[in-house]
Amino acid sequence: MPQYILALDQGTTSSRAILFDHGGHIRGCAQQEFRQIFPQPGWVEHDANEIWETQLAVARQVLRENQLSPAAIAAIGISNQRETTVLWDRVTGKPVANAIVWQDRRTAAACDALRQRGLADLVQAKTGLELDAYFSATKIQWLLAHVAGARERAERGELAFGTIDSWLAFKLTGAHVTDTSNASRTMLFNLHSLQWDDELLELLDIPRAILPTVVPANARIGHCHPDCFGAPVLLAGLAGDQQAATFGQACHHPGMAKNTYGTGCFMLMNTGHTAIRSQNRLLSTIGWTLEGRSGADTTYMLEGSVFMAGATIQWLRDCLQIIQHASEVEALAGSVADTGGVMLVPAFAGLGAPHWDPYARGTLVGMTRGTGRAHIARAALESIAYQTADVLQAMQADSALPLSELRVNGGAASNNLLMQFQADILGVQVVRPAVTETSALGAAYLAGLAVGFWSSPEELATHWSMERRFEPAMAAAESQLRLANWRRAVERSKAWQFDNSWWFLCPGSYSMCDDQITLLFVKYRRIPYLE
Ligand SMILES: Nc1ncnc2c1ncn2[C@@H]1O[C@H](COP(=O)(O)OP(=O)(O)O)[C@@H](O)[C@H]1O
Ligand SMILES: O=P(O)(O)OC[C@H](O)CO
Repeated sequence: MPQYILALDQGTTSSRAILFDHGGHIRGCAQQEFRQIFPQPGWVEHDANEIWETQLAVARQVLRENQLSPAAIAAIGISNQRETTVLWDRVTGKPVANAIVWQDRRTAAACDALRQRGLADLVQAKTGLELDAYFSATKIQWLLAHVAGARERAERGELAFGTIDSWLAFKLTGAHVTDTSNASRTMLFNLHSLQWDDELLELLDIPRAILPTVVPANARIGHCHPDCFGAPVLLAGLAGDQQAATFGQACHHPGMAKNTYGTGCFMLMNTGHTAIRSQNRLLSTIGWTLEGRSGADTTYMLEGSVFMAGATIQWLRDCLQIIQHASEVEALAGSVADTGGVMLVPAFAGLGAPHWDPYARGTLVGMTRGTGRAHIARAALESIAYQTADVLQAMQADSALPLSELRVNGGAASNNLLMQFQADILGVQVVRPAVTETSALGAAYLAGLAVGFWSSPEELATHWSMERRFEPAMAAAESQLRLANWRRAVERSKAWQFDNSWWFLCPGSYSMCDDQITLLFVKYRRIPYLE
């Protein structure tokens, strides 16, 4: 009798394999980091083979370390970094190029061009997404245009596209599939018909032949090749990591929300069986499609995606070198009572929701002669909470659903200083569960539902338990004042990066004061980009 579900949690910076027992408890875990490749400023790539090799290695490791045979595993579920785009040869299984990662900004200008063609509204209406370089569609276009022969091979049906779930499912089983949650991040999937959208495919000139078959999140996909684990194991669950985390946090009912503090920050609120069209630049996205006895049922989400959260702490570690480990930031930030007026806007990869400015850049303001590393560390931590506050404000404006508490997970959710500040700034209770590996847990739950290891989402909800609750303790006037200052800082970071040729349009601006430079810049830059 199989006792475990194995979750493969393929994140932006590491591949993890986690074993869950019937109570939803972690019984084993293995993790490997892999290379982040930065070929040019603003570009981020992964080697898809390295993703596969590290993922397979940790899966084998966790079985070995726990002395388990494949027969002990009822099913495997995958939770994955979303949007990251792989194009591979169907016959050889070889990627035609490095994967283009969700953080990669190389297609920002291509998105501007699509916006100029008036496609932003159509994209939002059909896919629920902002027209942004974040999503897979323009990354696919880039690969088809820049890899020699790729377009012709794609049109002949020789190449396959997939996000990381598809890639791993292909390597494990040979199937070319994705689930609705991952499909909904490509900017090619119709949120309402739950099909690839032919009009968008035509407008973006992407051949249908490269796309995977879309399946429910709890689909029984197929058995892994025996050489993966020595005997076949069923792959039966797929979900984008943020949707998986929402499922793992048991946010099964409309109005329930979670925020994941990983590389980025992703707040998702369950909006039930309705896709809400955001008026405040949030994403409407698919949470999960569950196949049940009476057919398939799709649950939708509103999402606010913030690009830099825990990655800002990595920047303190790797670039400023003011800490050696991420865990040290709490003590350093806690060594000062406040930031001394310093604000850090970590727009290192532009700004995501609700600003969607790919040309924003990291900005540190408010420094004085007394500013030290602790103030900057504290400002970095606080920036994570402020960005979340911007998202929550947009979410509450979009949805009539009141938020009673925010469930949290992800690496940086272990930081108590950050979690308390988050509760203070939001004026909402922040609740950390006992199991914080909720992306992996969600994938395990989906796979377990597929094979009858668990019976229903209601049963799964009984597993959820709280580790700690953070109550808001800051006066509302104080949090409002801080948020107002944050928003001033955000304005300074916006639309910073631009083509050098713009300087020739406004040569006098070199010697002007800051505000005038900004005015001139916004005027020239925003005409093509934002309007
Ligand atoms: N104690 C901490 N305080 C703040 N950030 C932390 C802490 N521990 C880890 N992090 C951050 O959390 C991130 C890792 O979280 P994780 O959920 O594993 O991310 P991902 O799935 O995106 O790879 C890193 O960016 C790291 O800097
Ligand atoms: O790898 P994570 O956990 O940072 O998640 C990345 C997101 O899925 C990107 O949309």
